[in-house]
Amino acid sequence: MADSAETQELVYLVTGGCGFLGEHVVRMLLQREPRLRELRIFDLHLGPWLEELKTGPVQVTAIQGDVTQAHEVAAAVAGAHVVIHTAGLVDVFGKTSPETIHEVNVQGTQNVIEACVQTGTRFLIYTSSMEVVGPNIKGQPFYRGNENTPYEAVHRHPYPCSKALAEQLVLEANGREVLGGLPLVTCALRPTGIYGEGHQIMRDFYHQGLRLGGRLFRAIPASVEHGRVYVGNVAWMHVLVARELEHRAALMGGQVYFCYDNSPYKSYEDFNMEFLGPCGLRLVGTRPLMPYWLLVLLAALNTLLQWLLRPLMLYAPLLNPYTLAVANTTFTVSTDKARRHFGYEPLFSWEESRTRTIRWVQTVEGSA
Ligand SMILES: NC(=O)c1ccc[n+]([C@@H]2O[C@H](COP(=O)([O-])OP(=O)(O)OC[C@H]3O[C@@H](n4cnc5c(N)ncnc54)[C@H](O)[C@@H]3O)[C@@H](O)[C@H]2O)c1
Ligand SMILES: CC(C)[C@@H](O)CC[C@@H](C)[C@H]1CC[C@H]2[C@@H]3[C@H](O)C=C4C[C@@H](O)CC[C@]4(C)[C@H]3CC[C@]12C
Repeated sequence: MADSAETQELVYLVTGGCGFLGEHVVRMLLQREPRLRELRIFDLHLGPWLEELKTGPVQVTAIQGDVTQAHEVAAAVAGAHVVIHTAGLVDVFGKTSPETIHEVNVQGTQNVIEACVQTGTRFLIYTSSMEVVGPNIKGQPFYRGNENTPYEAVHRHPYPCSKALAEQLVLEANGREVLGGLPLVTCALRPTGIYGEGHQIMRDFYHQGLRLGGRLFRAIPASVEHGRVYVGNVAWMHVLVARELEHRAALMGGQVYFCYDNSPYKSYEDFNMEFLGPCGLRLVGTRPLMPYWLLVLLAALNTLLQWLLRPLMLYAPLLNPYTLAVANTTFTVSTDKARRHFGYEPLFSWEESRTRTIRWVQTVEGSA
């Protein structure tokens, strides 16, 4: 919990605070933001773990709400000094409609912006995504790029489209006058593939491997690099930006920052095996076991099955045309913009991040 040495005067709001990233942001704020007086956690689905947070010196206020409902957002934002907006539908598996993804990720973000303007909240940090940049629809690699690397960010899938639109809204809102006459200061953080305690996709891979007798089968060439970043470092970057945004508004306002740490560059599957291997799984094959055209066919078949089964059940496998294309396209970042602009250094080393994630996988139900 925060050290009470400093004046506890600030009110923070974290939207999506019960999600995979959101929970880490909430816990990081309580541990490392000594100026916190109240921490508001706004989410469609509140977690039971919130109760344990209410015993400390910081007032923790759980708010069950929907970012698509402007009045609910405005009520939650009113009186907050800082808003960290992580709430969103992270759906690349066809679980929800494109309209719903847009309504939550874009309209929901617009509602957060308007709530800040109408109620006088001056600092807004938005959790964007690497997918605002790519991989693009042409499957062009983004190899150890940074925030200024030229790249044709053209998307068709509802999720990256919604993240790109929402990020644009946030950055364009920088400088708008809020209630009280002062300017709104915004910035957007772009995590690459986040991993760590609570990562649902990692859990899905683990269970898939258990079902296949402790084996996973390589589908993507080992040469395809995918950027990954530990959830604790992403949370730390959010806390740091929230702390520095006021003093460095001229430099940081309206800026985007990739989230990065010292996690190694590997293929998505090889990177996952850093955690699943020590938990008893084995990745079969030094090369993809199927030709790419067969994977494309299977991905298309999954899309057809999802459509046919929709009246009966939700069928949303990991493999679909979009996830295959993303997995099969190199996308890695190499930047120090966050360090240069607000002194960011990863809080957790690669070794610590790996150890923490392995320990978490070992607690996942069904683990050996
Ligand atoms: N997971 C990643 O690899 C990754 C990478 C880059 C960016 N991001 C971004 O980080 C953010 C959090 O992602 P995550 O992986 O923690 O996802 P998550 O699904 O675990 O968390 C999202 C949270 O938002 C909440 N939410 C969804 N719709 C809502 C609504 N209408 N109103 C209020 N709350 C709502 C959910 O209940 C959930 O708690 C998202 O904006 C996502 O785009 C995630
Ligand atoms: C079935 C195989 C082809 C298997 O390798 C598919 C992996 C696939 C499910 C993941 C590969 C890359 C992931 C995405 C990437 O890490 C970045 C993302 C941005 C973030 O904002 C949301 C999550 C995601 C889209 C992430 C989703 C899973 C992958 C597509």
